Order: sequence, then structure tokens, then C-alpha cells
Amino acid sequence: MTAQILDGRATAAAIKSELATRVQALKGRGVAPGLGTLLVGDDPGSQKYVAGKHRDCAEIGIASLQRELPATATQEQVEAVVRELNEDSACTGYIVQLPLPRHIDENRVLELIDPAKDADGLHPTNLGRLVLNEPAPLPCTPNGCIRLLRQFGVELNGAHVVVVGRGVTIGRSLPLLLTRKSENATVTQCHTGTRDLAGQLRQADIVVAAAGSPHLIKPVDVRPGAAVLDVGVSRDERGKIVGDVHPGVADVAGWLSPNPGGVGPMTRAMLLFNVVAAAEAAAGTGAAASAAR
Ligand SMILES: Nc1nc(=O)c2c([nH]1)NC[C@@H]1CN(c3ccc(C(=O)N[C@@H](CCC(=O)O)C(=O)O)cc3)C=[N+]21
Repeated sequence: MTAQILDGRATAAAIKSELATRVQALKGRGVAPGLGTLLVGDDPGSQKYVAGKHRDCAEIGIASLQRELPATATQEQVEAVVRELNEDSACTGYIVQLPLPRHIDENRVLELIDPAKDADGLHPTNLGRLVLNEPAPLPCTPNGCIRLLRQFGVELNGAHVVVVGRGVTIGRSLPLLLTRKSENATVTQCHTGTRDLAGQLRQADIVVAAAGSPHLIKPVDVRPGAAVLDVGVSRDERGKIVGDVHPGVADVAGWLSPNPGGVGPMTRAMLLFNVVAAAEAAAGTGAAASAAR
């Protein structure tokens, strides 16, 4: 068997073109969505990701507000920029690029973000709303995973999904989305404390590999025909991306997300989606605003 490729680039491009139309509609009503980013330090990887987000914005007509601080910035300086972005009406949504330098209290910074401008969907208030089934911006990578599976007709209703990893951005938040009535999946969460990972993986209709451990998922772990999402990003000695999924899995799985070209571009598209939805909500239009009423 050769897995069907879950093409994140093509899917993200289609979503972006829909969003471009919504941005034009907002502009017609005098509302201009703007994505802010705060980058602290000079990590080349983070610089590249942030640049990509601003390129995406330009593509669909969203303004960009780029804030940068040196790696030596103090907690107070970082918090001051967050307060400034909260106040700035040109910024309808923003992210603080993670990770922050080690001397910065990351959670304290994230809690200061105005939940209404939380483009990542990772503010504790918004994660809490997700738990309570209230409307909230959704975490971008988990939402991107679900949109990608849906695009290619992978059944979620009743599916057994094994999520590998317990990071906040994916592992801990994806099960919250998958177990909503609208998805209706059954989730097993695995992590480094799981006794028989291979045994769990072989039970899965869908495997989401978000451990950050190169080639963790081997062909023998995957039930023939299962869908496999490769979310982990590691780099080899030459800087090339190495995912959590061994390439041989393509011969066993029914569907496989490439990495790069799978969940990464979907994450970026969902960030734009959150910015546009926040601008619509602030303008009193859009699904979020109607759901909140
Ligand atoms: N506050 C915050 N929000 C984030 O969403 C966030 C973050 N911090 N810190 C870092 C991670 C990482 N992340 C990626 C998004 C897209 C790609 C992506 O589009 N990757 C391309 C390849 C890019 C390449 O070749 O390097 C792909 O998968 O095809 C990758 C990584 C968002 N992150």
C-alpha cells in the first residue's frame, strides 16, 4: 500500500484564498485585520517562522505589526510590548513567538495577552473555554490537524486516535478538540511514561505523532490503512527537517502527512483564520460573534 498524501500546502492555499475574500469584505466595512508578532532574541529558526507569518499576511491582505526585542530583554520589557499590543487597535490578533529566552517567565507573559487578541488560541482563558465548550479561538496546530484530516475524508466520528506527546501546543490541546461532539473521536494520549507505546499505536485508526522524537513511529507500529499525521519537527546535523514518522510508514499507512508540507502550512493558515475571525468578532460580524450572542 502507498499512503495517500495529506497535502498541507494545497489545503492551506485553499483556506488562504477563502480568508482573502473575508478580509476584502472586512475592509469594505472599514475594518482592517492586523497580525502582531513579538519575537524576542535572534534564533534563526524563530526568525524564519515569524517572517513566514508576515509573508502569509501580505498574501491575503492582512497588515503586519512586527515587534522585536533583543535576547537580553527583561521580563518588564517583554510585558510592556504585550501591553502595547493589547492597546493597539491596529492589532486585531497577535502571537508571542515561543520559546522565549530562558530568563523570561513564559506563562506570565502568555497570561497577559488579551484573550480576545489571542491568535494562537493558547491563552488559559481560551483553553478553559474550549474545555467548557464555549466559543474561543482554537489552538492552531490541533485545528490544522483536524482540517487536514477532514479535507481528505478521513473519518473522525468514532475513530480511535492515538496522540503521542503532551506539549501544550499539540499533545495536551488536540484531545480537547477531537473529543468534542462535532468530532466525536476516542483519544488515547501517549507520552514518555506510556508502558507499551507500540501496542497502543497498533490500535489506532489515526496516529498523531507530536513527540519531537526523530522517526519514533516505525512501519511495524502502524495498522495497515491507518492515517498518520507527522507533527514533530527535529533537525539533522545539516539542518534538514526530520519528522517523528519513519519514511517507511508510507508503505503501510492509508494516509500520511508529509513533513515538511503537511501540518506546518496548516498551522500558519489557522493562525490567519484566528486573526480574521477575531477581526470579524470585534466588528460584530462573523460566526464567532453570532455564536456568542
Ligand atoms: N507563539 C507561537 N505560535 C506558534 O504557532 C509557534 C511558535 N510560537 N513557536 C514555534 C512553533 C513552530 N511553528 C511552525 C509553524 C509552521 C511551520 C511550517 O510551515 N513549516 C514548513 C516548513 C518550514 C521549513 O522548511 O523550515 C512545513 O512544514 O512545510 C513550522 C513551524 C509554529 N510555532
